[in-house]
Amino acid sequence: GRRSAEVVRRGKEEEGGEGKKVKVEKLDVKPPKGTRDFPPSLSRQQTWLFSHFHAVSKSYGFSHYDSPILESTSLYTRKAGEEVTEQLYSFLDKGGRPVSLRPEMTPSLARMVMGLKPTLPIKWYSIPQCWRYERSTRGRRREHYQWNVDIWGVEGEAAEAEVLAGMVDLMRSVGLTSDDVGIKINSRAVLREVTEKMGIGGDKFASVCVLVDKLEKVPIEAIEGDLKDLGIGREVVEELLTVLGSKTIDDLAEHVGEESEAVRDLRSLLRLLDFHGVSDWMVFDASVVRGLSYYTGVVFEAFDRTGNLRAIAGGGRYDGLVETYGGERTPAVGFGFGDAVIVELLKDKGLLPDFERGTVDYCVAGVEGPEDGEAVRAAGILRGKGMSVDLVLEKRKMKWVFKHADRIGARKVVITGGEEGERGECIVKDMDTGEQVAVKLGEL
Ligand SMILES: Nc1ccc(Br)nc1
Repeated sequence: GRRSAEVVRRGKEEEGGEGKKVKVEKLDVKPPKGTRDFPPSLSRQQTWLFSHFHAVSKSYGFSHYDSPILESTSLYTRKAGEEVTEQLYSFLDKGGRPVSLRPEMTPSLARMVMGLKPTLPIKWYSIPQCWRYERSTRGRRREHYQWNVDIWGVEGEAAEAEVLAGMVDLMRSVGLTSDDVGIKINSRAVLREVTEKMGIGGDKFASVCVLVDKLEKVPIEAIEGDLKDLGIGREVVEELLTVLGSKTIDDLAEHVGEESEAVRDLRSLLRLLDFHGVSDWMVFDASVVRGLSYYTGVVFEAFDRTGNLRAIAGGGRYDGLVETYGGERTPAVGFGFGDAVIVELLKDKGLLPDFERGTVDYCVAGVEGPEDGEAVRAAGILRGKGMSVDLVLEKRKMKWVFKHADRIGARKVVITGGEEGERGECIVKDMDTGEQVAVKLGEL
């Protein structure tokens, strides 16, 4: 665990210390491992990014929802070997109930929709903080905020096209182009058709997808045992990889036939995406499967074309999820878009605005300090006009006031009291131009 320095200070008389040494644990000021603080500069950056998530969601007519960060662990007990269920941040509550910090939002969405039974279709979005208990050895983050966008109740690829167009609009809104980012598109129907032809049972399909997704990241030896447990030998893997290596949809059709569901889905989707004007962003990639077990159809992931970063966002169709919770089959499509990789990419591209300093419309100070009621009155007048005002709350030298105004990004400074105050006026200084004018308080 973390060692925090021990500080020794002399106990005071009243502590019966008589000079005895009293040990006080010095607080470890870092946030818990793998988590982040959001001091004002980072909070402004997060607010800026989320404002784009909210704006795109609004422009697509999506409704915001939220749910507790804490869920019953039973929501995540899928047995498909996914990272997201193997790294649960879980514990027993004081009632002995197994609970977890949500690792993803979709199960909570399923729980809510199954409970509320809203009229479908629904288009909902949220920006939840999600957690994983990552083994500290890899030093990866244990929390992130993830914009979730989902459409439930729509069978056709128009739903996939809609959420993909929204993802592209988000990228455009923060200054990225299709030269910076691509979105790999595929359908799990490819894997389903090929494994069915090979006689691999449908009940193993979800686990096969998770393993094939891992195959993209680790050498086959690392998961050969798991594949064998599913009855998948090396020769079957080789055949799978041949199909997943298809470079175009036409190549894919060579392997699985023009009438394949995957080929039909993908052709229809790419046609719709062309109408959305986002074809330049799309890259067919038959090897994309994504790591969540519950995807059943089209899957996709946004990537930076330099290849330096991990996936920016990912999602797909998951018509079978509600059934795994004992409900009816329900068409559903959605994606998750994390708050970390996108920021790294924007930094690399020089597109991340500077949030080091905040902004405020006015800094107001009275020569005599807050006792100078005029300063308080001036602040009230300005706030009444919808201005943001930082009121200096102690008696300070004017030199300090102007330094403070610069530090907090004030556009203008109002000084009350002094000679001008005698005449019922105050000084207003424009911090940008340096221009100073005397103004009657009532005319602020
Ligand atoms: N699922 C998940 C949760 C938290 C982080 Br950081 N990454 C992925």
